[in-house]
Amino acid sequence: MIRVGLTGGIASGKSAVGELLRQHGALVIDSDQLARDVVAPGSAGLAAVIERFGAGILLPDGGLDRAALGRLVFSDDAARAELNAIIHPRVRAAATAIEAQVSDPYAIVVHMIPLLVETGQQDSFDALVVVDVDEDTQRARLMARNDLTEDEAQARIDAQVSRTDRLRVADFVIRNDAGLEELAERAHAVWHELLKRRGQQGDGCGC
Ligand SMILES: CC(C)(COP(=O)(O)OP(=O)(O)OC[C@H]1O[C@@H](n2cnc3c(N)ncnc32)[C@H](O)[C@@H]1O)[C@@H](O)C(=O)NCCC(=O)NCCS
Ligand SMILES: Nc1ncnc2c1ncn2[C@@H]1O[C@H](COP(=O)(O)OP(=O)(O)OP(=O)(O)O)[C@@H](O)[C@H]1O
Repeated sequence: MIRVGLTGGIASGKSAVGELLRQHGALVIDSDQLARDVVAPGSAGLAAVIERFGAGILLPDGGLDRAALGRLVFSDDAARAELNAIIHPRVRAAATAIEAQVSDPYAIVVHMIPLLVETGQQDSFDALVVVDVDEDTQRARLMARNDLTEDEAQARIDAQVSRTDRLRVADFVIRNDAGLEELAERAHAVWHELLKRRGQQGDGCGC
């Protein structure tokens, strides 16, 4: 098994790359999804969020109002740090538990972690893949996807490390400045490199 870290700035295209690698055969563990799971209705994580941020952060159906919490924590560094302290340990524990179930010795396990560099995990993997995009494209995609103003999008970009800091620790960089077809070609090329690292090139590629 090899363990791969996949990161990139907000709206850089991590999920798109994660899906492409999954289609090639990777087992992808998505921290954003785990961060949703650990605050599911009835969870201890949600109880901790309510204790800190109040029941006003809930939707009428009892679920977390993610848009409201996002507005709050991306305009308040201290609040964001408190939310991180609630969510991150639970996400790590969940990711570890999933990985512990992997029995295939040839598995390529991709941990998709937005804040991989911010949380100092750059030395925890056999290979690090960074999805990189210029900031203007990133901001435009983020504004369109999340229906944010330019200032709101910029605040989310500024809540993360710089491109330079991420690129510094990358083993492989996937540029996502063109279309989705180019992205698929670039992800495919990196998949081949990961197969080489695993020492089983050709095995499991099927393409
Ligand atoms: C603030 C929340 C409720 C907003 O939810 P929303 O559904 O709008 O966004 P989503 O969770 O899909 O995250 C989208 C992207 O935002 C960025 N992001 C999320 N949380 C953070 C954070 N604490 N700091 C910096 N960037 C962040 C990441 O690039 C992530 O991929 C949510 O992001 C959250 O709970 N964040 C804290 C936990 C966390 O750090 N998650 C990231 C992976 S563990
Ligand atoms: N090459 C591309 N061309 C056009 N749009 C793209 C491209 N790659 C990604 N997108 C779009 O940009 C947005 C961000 O992509 P994606 O959700 O994969 O990023 P992400 O890094 O996973 O985001 P987050 O950090 O918020 O989880 C999405 O709306 C996606 O459809």
